[in-house]
Amino acid sequence: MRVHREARAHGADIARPWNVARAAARDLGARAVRPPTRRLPLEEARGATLAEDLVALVGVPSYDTSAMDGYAVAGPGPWNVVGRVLAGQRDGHAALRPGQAVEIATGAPVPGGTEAVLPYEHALRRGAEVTGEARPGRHVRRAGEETARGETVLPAGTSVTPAVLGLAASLGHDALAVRRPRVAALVTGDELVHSGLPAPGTVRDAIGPLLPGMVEWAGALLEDPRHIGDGFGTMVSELSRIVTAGTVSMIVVCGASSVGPADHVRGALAELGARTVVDGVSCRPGHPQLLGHLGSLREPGPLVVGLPGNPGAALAAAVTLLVPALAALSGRADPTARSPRALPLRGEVEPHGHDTRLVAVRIEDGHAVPVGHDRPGTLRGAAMADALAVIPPGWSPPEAELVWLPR
Ligand SMILES: Nc1nc2c(c(=O)[nH]1)N[C@H]1C(S)=C(S)[C@@H](COP(=O)(O)OP(=O)(O)OC[C@H]3O[C@@H](n4cnc5c(N)ncnc54)[C@H](O)[C@@H]3O)O[C@H]1N2
Ligand code: MOO
Repeated sequence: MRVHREARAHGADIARPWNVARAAARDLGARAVRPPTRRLPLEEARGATLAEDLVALVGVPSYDTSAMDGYAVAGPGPWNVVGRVLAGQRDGHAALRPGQAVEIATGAPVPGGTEAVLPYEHALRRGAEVTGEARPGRHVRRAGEETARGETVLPAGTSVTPAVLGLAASLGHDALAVRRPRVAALVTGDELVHSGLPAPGTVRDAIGPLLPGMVEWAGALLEDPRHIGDGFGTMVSELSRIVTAGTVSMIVVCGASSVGPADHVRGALAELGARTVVDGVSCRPGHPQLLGHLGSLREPGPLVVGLPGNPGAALAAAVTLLVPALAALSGRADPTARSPRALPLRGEVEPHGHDTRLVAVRIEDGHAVPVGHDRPGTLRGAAMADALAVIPPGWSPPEAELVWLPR
């Protein structure tokens, strides 16, 4: 680590190209010690990632049922109405013989022998007799017709969304086998305040509020961030405490990533024996970000991500290293890399001589349109943006790769 500092002091650039750094983050996340698979009740599983394929424990529907309110009929009409079946009725009606019908509710089990359901709107009822045009098979949903029992409906790696939870319930599940890494964060800076108007010389912490959503987007859970001052000793002891507790798969350190007298991340990680995988990324904003890990080369973990203190730079670093590494740890696809992967850029953007520019853009009519306000010290551009457009050195317009942001 000291070597790195000296290398920097003498102007040597050890920063990785942006795309190489992002690939390294994914690779490390995939190789790192996985968080354990846990079986969580449905109500606690939202936001996690399926650790196993989701299999139908029952078919959908699970019994032959009516898709309409009306009459279940057997054979050709007219039909003699011999009863009524409502939804939730567990003791099914006796099988129908040709010429018989029962009044039936949507979702109720159809009696054996039912050939069709005649909706009320198409039925003419006179006393116990009903007539109408019933086409064979109409409005009867057969057991397993949508999903067969035992069918795999979702692969491991799927994000547990509200729809997944509803589906899991309808397939008979009470709990799901999921993975959800836990993440600890240290937000550093003597100048930071966490509420109200910042007095001169103080700054409102903008990264603490940004972090939980970024972490959850990658399928993980952030423990309450710790706010610490700029001391080296405090950083070492806080990092040791987190490592010793052994509950997290990743530690995020915000600020203290540069080369000033209070920028202790590298020194503190060296003190703990951490290995550095990425030390600086050739991108703007987000240059001083870093990625490393504790544990061995064979079994890396927990991972450590250093985010620059400038909030816009912290967000750029989060989509470069933090989210790709964490999504890989969760076992899900990297949400920053969803489709479309690239779009034509509309507007003037000049590539930088040797760094990749990350430009806040909004997607309009299939084009990436810069929104401005995306300098390192602000989140104003990112707050308006759908994605960051990746503009490497030597880029030629119009097609630009996109790094998506959570919306
Ligand atoms: N001599 C050099 N100085 C700097 C370099 C460099 O290469 N050589 N890099 C610059 C770049 S680029 C960035 S980015 C910053 C990174 O700084 P640190 O990660 O060390 O963070 P701090 O120095 O603590 O803070 C920088 C800046 O951001 C504000 N800040 C910090 N934390 C927060 C927070 N949680 N919420 C809002 N704002 C925060 C802090 O007040 C400073 O204004 O270093 C450059 N310097
Ligand atoms: O790149 Mo710094 O990360 O400009 O703010």
